[in-house]
Formats: sequence, C-alpha cells, structure tokens
Amino acid sequence: MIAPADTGCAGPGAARGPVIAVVGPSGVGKDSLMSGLAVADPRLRSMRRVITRAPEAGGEDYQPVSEAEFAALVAADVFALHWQAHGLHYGIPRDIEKLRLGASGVLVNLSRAVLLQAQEVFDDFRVISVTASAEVLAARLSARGREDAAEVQRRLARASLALPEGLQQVYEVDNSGALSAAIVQAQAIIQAERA
Ligand SMILES: Nc1ncnc2c1ncn2[C@@H]1O[C@H](COP(=O)(O)OP(=O)(O)OP(=O)(O)O)[C@@H](O)[C@H]1O
Ligand SMILES: O=P(O)(O)OC[C@H]1O[C@H](OP(=O)(O)O)[C@H](O)[C@@H]1O
Repeated sequence: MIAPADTGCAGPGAARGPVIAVVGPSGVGKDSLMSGLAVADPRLRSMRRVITRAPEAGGEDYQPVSEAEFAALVAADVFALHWQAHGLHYGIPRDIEKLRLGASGVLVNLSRAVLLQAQEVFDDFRVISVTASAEVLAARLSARGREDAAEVQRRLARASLALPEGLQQVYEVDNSGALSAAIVQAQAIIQAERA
C-alpha cells in the first residue's frame, strides 16, 4: 500500500505547481537542498519516493519496499516513473499529481537517466542540476557514511553522467560551497520561473 500524498487543504480547483527534478551525482547534496528549500517555502513540497533501500538506511524520507513489492507496484501501474540505479529500484507514484495541487512546486530526486521520460510524463517540468567537484563529492560521501567504501567508489564512478540533450528547462546550482548559498541560488531560480 502506498501512503497517499499529503496534499494539505488544496481543493479540486487549485492550481498545479511544476514538477521540479533535483538531479546530480551521488553526494552532491540533492536531498539536503530539497530539505532546505521545503523548510524555506512550505508551499514547495517534496515527493516521497518508493525505494528498495533498507528501512534503516536513513537520509531522505522514503517508502522502503522489497523487490517483490516493488515489482507488484509496477505491475499495478502505481508509478508515474520508475528506474534502477545503485542496485536499487526507485519509483515515483502517480500520486505526485495530487501533491502538485496548490503547491508552488513539487521537488523530486530523479535519476539523470529518466529526465527525458519525465519531461514527457509531466506537463510542467523543470530540472535543477546540482554540481560540485569530484573531490567534494568524495569527501561528502565518505563523511556521510551511508554506503561502504566499495559503494562510494561505484557512486563516484557515476558522477560524470551527463544530462541528456533535449531538456527544455534546466538550471544549474553549484553546491560546492555552503549549503545555504545553494539554497538561495535554487530559490531564486524557482521564484523567477514562478513570475
Ligand atoms: N553544501 C554542503 N556543504 C557541506 N556538506 C554538505 C553540503 N550539501 C550536502 N552536504 C552533506 O553531504 C552529504 C551528501 O548530501 P546528500 O545526501 O543531500 O546528497 P545526495 O545528492 O542526496 O546524495 P545521494 O544521491 O547519494 O542520496 C550529506 O552528509 C550532507 O549532509
Ligand atoms: O546517477 P543518477 O542516475 O543521476 O542517479 C542515481 C540515483 O541517485 C539518486 O538517488 P539517491 O540520491 O541515490 O537516492 C537518483 O534519484 C537516482 O536514483
């Protein structure tokens, strides 16, 4: 059972905010940036993902499921998007459309590999590409301690995956420095697009 998206008190006539994909290499600060943005603007919502990651892994708020449960959800057409990465399965429930009602945007952590598909699925779709140097990524993944050394190396090897050609709205945020500065950069992008 997928926990329903919390749409607050948005009525059926409420405007729908854009889907804002936050993407970039492991360790770049996607979840940290999303958390900071949502705290600063409560009308910005974060989409809870369904992931075959162990419940105790920590970090983002996600719905942990087994691989069998994930396959059943795919078969039941629950997901608007799903993909595999890092040996895990990730799904974005179709409930995201409810979360968009009355929101200034819905932030979602997506794989760079599914962005063109996401652009087809969502009628108002933007991409925030978060960047940081390879040295910074390595230091952050090591300090975070969520993955073992081998998995950290595998994630770092994927860092240079390029964004696909053909994306219509892509904005870069440099998170090499203070997280607060990256949050301000991202807020300016989101607010400018809202105008
Ligand atoms: N600007 C920053 N300065 C210092 N540390 C940061 C900054 N941004 C994020 N971090 C830290 O770096 C680590 C990785 O951040 P986070 O988990 O948000 O990255 P991510 O891109 O979501 O990674 P993954 O894709 O692996 O989940 C965390 O420990 C986080 O607290
Ligand atoms: O390298 P790419 O394909 O862009 O992203 C790989 C995976 O990393 C991120 O998830 P998480 O932050 O590890 O949970 C993305 O959402 C994707 O699932």
